[in-house]
Amino acid sequence: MVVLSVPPEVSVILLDIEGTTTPIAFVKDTLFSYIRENIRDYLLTHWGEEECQQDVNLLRKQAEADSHLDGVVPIPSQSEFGADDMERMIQAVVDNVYWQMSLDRKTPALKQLQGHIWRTAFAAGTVKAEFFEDVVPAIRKWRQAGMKVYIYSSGSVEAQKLLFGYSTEGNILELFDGHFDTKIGHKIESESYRRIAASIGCSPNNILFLTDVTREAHAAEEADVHVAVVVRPGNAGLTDDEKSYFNLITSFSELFLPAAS
Ligand SMILES: CSCCC(=O)C(=O)COP(=O)(O)O
Ligand SMILES: [Mg+2]
Repeated sequence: MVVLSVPPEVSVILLDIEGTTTPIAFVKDTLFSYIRENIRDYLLTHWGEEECQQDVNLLRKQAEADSHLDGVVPIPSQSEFGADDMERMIQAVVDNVYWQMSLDRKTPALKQLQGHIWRTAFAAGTVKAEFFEDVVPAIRKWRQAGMKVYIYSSGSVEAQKLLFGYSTEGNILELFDGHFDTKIGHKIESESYRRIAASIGCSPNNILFLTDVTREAHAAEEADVHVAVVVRPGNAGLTDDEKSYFNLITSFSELFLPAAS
């Protein structure tokens, strides 16, 4: 088995979700399909609620910022359509969300609404999160060795808590010291990793970030965070240069913590 030694200064492990703890297929085939199948009913049921209107306002602002992009679907304001035209408004939101999802956008507006739509599915047990089999045992071991473990995902913190709260392994939220989403900054910007270190109260080089996305790995590394790229079934392939440049692991069990051995 390949073993990657964790540098002795590392005291925090920061984890991506999709492609790292959780198969991309689960996110795309189960979570994203649930959104496509249920968004219309969700909007019809919750339209009058303040939270839903806040989500719509955020999507509208995002659509305005996206106005230069091909295929963008604008979301008119209530006054443009008339107060009674809820159906047309909902159609615009559905079309906008479908468009964003077709491009796998990671905008906070999309991620916030998705988190709210998943709430019922997770709470009712319709959806249970899946993890690669090495994930939970490794995190328990790291914690026993004194490591702190955080999540940094494009999925909203609210959605992350659903994922780890309602999973095939039960509620495992207690395994995490905290959660970050793109409110702290984009995952491909190095400043985000400096902010995460500051928020945790450590130096960037006390952190080891595990992700499947090399642009995120580069950004973290630029901030002086240690990185390993996680190679899982179903993840995007890496170039030969990426394979030779980054530390690669195919399972969390390949991480060797000097203190835990
Ligand atoms: C409950 S998080 C759902 C996954 C998701 O929406 C997502 O965008 C995951 O992105 P990541 O940054 O974890 O690769
Ligand atoms: Mg990922």
